[in-house]
Amino acid sequence: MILTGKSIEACVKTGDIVISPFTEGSITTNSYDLTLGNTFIRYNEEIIDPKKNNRHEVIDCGPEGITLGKGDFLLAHSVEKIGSNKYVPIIHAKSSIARLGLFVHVTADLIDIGSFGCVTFQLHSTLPIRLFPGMKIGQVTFWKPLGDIVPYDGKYQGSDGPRVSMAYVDFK
Ligand SMILES: O=c1ccn([C@H]2C[C@H](O)[C@@H](COP(=O)(O)OP(=O)(O)OP(=O)(O)O)O2)c(=O)[nH]1
Repeated sequence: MILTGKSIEACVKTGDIVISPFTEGSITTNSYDLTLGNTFIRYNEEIIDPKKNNRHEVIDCGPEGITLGKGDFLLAHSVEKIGSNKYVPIIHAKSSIARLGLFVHVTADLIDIGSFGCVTFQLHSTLPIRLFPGMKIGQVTFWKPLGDIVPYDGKYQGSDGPRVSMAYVDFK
């Protein structure tokens, strides 16, 4: 079952859902809009190797924004820290952004119950595009789970910005 916008708002008030900062204006019919932070990460490797911590640069951008070329891939983050010990968050693009040819995640849309922090977006542009910190870029929905809950205790807990892949940990 998906929570409606009104339910999301009520759960933020009771603390069953964390969205910080929270503004009523970002509630939609059945989601909450997420905004783009100002830190980005670009990998600097010719070939990405999941067994290692791949070289990358961190880019802080101002109000002038950042340009992604066609086919570019950058990690980015939501301004909002989100999470819930009760519901399953799932992230999505906003349709208006998808209509500009931008993926906000590259197939990873699931947030674990008990995972709290900024969402790392995996931006993939199919067309050249300029992005601006603070713009509405994605949305998060909340789903009622079935069964016992084991809260997330993984490697991306408490993210306060974009986080590079730590897939290498899984090889150890
Ligand atoms: O697009 C996404 C997807 C997930 N997450 C965060 C929230 C999620 O709870 C956490 C871990 O996601 P997942 O379990 O899919 O990744 P993993 O590679 O299995 O990591 P872990 O071993 O920590 O579970 O990463 C994001 O920030 N962005």
